[in-house]
Amino acid sequence: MSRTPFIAGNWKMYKTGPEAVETARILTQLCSNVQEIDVMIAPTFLSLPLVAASLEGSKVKIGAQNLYFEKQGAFTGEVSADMIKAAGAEYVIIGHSERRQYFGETNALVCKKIKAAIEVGLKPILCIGESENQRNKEKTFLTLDKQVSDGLKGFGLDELKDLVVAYEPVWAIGTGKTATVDQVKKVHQYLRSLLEKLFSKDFADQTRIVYGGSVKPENVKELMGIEDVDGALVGGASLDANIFINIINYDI
Ligand SMILES: O=C(CO)COP(=O)(O)O
Repeated sequence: MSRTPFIAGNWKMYKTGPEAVETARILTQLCSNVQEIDVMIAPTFLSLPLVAASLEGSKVKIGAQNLYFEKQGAFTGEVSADMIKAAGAEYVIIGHSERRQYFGETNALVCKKIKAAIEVGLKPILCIGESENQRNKEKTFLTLDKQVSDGLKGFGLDELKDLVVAYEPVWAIGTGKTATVDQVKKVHQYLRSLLEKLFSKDFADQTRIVYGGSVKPENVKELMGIEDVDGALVGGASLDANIFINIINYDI
């Protein structure tokens, strides 16, 4: 089963609108010869429509970093799936560990957000990952199992056809500490078999499972060489288009 590699940049709370547009412009030029890889960037909500307009006709895809699950209403400061879709996004990152850690997002909330995304045709990127403490206590698989089972509870296979799962060990995010090949291999294998157990073999075979956590041009080739790693979700190293392109071109 061949899965198109997915290399995504999560720009987190970096870049003003003009800065985001400029980086997207450079990235688009650098990506003109990129083939058979899905490249995506996720700027802030404010930059989303500006960057989406600047990416028109380009191979680079765009996503949001979050959404709120209600359709509309008196929810000060929140942004709905419809609004994100209308701004031009194709993907949406859901349940990033920073959202779980700083904004109290639970697996149940993540599940509602995935539902809201699917309802408007946004492709969800479900982020999961264990903390250092959970790993040390040998609760990695238990944690991931719960994040996946609860986050994807109640969905039919057809609803999840565009799902991307992003494994991001919390202790590897922004720390420069990448998980070892062996650690990544074991988790991705586990996740693929979990998707099979929860849904079906075909679904598990076709769903992209990407790795995130201190991915850099220097380590991406090794990570992408691991069976069951279908791409990367990149934070810091995606902010500069000239560095990010060396991750996208990992195979060259
Ligand atoms: O959180 C991440 C992507 O969503 C990873 O961030 P870093 O690549 O900066 O470690």
